Amino acid sequence: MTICKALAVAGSDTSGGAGLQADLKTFQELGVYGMTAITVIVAQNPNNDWSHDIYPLPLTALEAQLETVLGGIGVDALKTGMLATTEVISLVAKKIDQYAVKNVVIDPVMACKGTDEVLHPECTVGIREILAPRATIITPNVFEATQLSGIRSIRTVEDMKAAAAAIHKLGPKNVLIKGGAKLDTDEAIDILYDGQEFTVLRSPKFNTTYTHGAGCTYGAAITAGLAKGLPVPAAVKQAKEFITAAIQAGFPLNSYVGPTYHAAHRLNK
Ligand SMILES: Nc1ncnc2c1ncn2[C@@H]1O[C@H](COP(=O)(O)OP(=O)(O)O)[C@@H](O)[C@H]1O
Ligand SMILES: Cc1ncc(COP(=O)(O)O)c(C=O)c1O
Repeated sequence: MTICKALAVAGSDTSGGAGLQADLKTFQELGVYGMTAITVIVAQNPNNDWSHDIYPLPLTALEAQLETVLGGIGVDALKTGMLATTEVISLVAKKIDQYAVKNVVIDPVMACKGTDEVLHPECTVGIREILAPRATIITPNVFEATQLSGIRSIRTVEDMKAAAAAIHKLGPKNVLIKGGAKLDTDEAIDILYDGQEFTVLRSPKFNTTYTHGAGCTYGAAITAGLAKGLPVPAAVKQAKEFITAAIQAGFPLNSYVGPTYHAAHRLNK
């Protein structure tokens, strides 16, 4: 039996629902061997309304981790999450090129859920110019899509299509815009664009705030599908089913945060 392997270049979400924890749980659920290169550690402060404190790792520590996995082992797919500086973005791009990584999923994490404030503004430029052109698929949510496309307001499916077309010009092979709860629609709609065709993905929209880590989990499920050799549309379709089940079974950890439930897809079988 061949075990497919995936690498998450991501931040550590101490509370376990997002970041590399979401990535690893999702890889495992989908039968893919997961590895990590940690960029930052995020700790949430229970004495300060769950504010997010970010502790970056030294660049040399990230490079050593990337060498371990890409130089020493090899991967079938790679996913990026929270990348705190332009130097980190440049390093990841260099390693993708050096090791000719095949399936590259860029989740352009710019903010933690609930805030529409870019955590590291210079990263937006780095993602646009350095990572987007290397992506097999880039997966912005509505806020990230406004930042990458320059389109100020995205409220409808037509707006999402316009943003997807603008982002595709940056060079990724595929763009997936996650409409999620932000769109003026009854369903949770995402748009996949390959430069020629728009595919609309729909699911019921759940009335829940327990969506911490939803974007990471969705991107990781896409990564797992690509690692196993699925074509992009099939990997996205499978991932949409996975994240829909995970959001439906989301649960509270405390009064501040509720993650999606990564094992939920098993409940429906
Ligand atoms: N309330 C919801 N009900 C159902 N699906 C949702 C809901 N919110 C988000 N989604 C879906 O979850 C996936 C991740 O989207 P989103 O939460 O916007 O990402 P991010 O965590 O990057 O902001 C997308 O497929 C989106 O459509
Ligand atoms: C390390 C890390 N990566 C990514 C995210 C983004 O999470 P989401 O998938 O909810 O957008 C977070 C949010 O807290 C995080 O802590």
